[in-house]
Amino acid sequence: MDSLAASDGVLRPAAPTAPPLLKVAELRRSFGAVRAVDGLDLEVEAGSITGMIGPNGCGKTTAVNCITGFDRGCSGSVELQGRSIARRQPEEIARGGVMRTFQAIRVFDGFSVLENAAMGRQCFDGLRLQHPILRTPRFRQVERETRARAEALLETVGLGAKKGELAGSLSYGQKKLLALAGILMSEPKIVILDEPVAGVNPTMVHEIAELLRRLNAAGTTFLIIEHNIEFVMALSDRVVVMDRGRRLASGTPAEIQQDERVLEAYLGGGDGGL
Ligand SMILES: Nc1ncnc2c1ncn2[C@@H]1O[C@H](COP(=O)(O)OP(=O)(O)OP(=O)(O)O)[C@@H](O)[C@H]1O
Repeated sequence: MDSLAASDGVLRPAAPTAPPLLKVAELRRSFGAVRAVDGLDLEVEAGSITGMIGPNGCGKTTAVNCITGFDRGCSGSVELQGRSIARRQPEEIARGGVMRTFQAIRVFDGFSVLENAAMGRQCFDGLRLQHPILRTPRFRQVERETRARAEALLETVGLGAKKGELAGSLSYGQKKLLALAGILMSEPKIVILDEPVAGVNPTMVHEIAELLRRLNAAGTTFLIIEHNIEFVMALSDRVVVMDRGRRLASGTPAEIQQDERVLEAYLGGGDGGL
């Protein structure tokens, strides 16, 4: 057993270290001859912002699909707080506290901004069918709580004034914020963002960065997959670089920016500079 000598010279057992919030090991997924994910190892510490970057087609989205259960044809281990969630159903993984966004925004244009946000909470789990049908006091209480939380989250993401408008009237960047508010409804342990600022104007990129910083300071852990290197480097505590389905490097943003292998993967692959 590891032991520590304290300043008084007495040897005591080392405090047990908590497992990473999310731990992925030897993750693999092939499509025919294409090894999209080829033995990926990845760790995300609780309370951190972890960035994941890598050239086009290196397997980032496939890895996220495997982690979140949207692709169940993967092998390898995925653990949340030390417990296996590998190859579970996506709903089960979401209920366990792993929430994600998608590259293609998923909001319902024909519903209001508030209704969209409120849909993010799986609040009626555990309520038997008679509750919504009869609008029982229990159901109405859950409904009130859901509305209050949705309103608070819309304020947080800067959409409070738009809660009564149709989601279809929002700009592209605002829809991304709405999707984020929706997934925060269930108080996830970790939020995985797949390209949160792709196609977003520079002002909104700055606003999203500030928002993610605030949410992180309030306790939300993020794994961010993004091509905007500047955005990732400015926000992340640690950065994981993927190349050809594997982890090429991981470290602080400063370490990654100096890493010869990373520069080669980007510059050599013609994917733009770091
Ligand atoms: N459903 C699929 N069927 C066949 N091949 C696929 C499928 N999904 C992904 N691939 C292939 O797997 C590889 C990894 O793709 P993936 O989308 O995970 O990469 P990525 O790093 O997210 O790319 P980008 O940064 O461009 O979004 C690519 O070669 C891609 O063409």
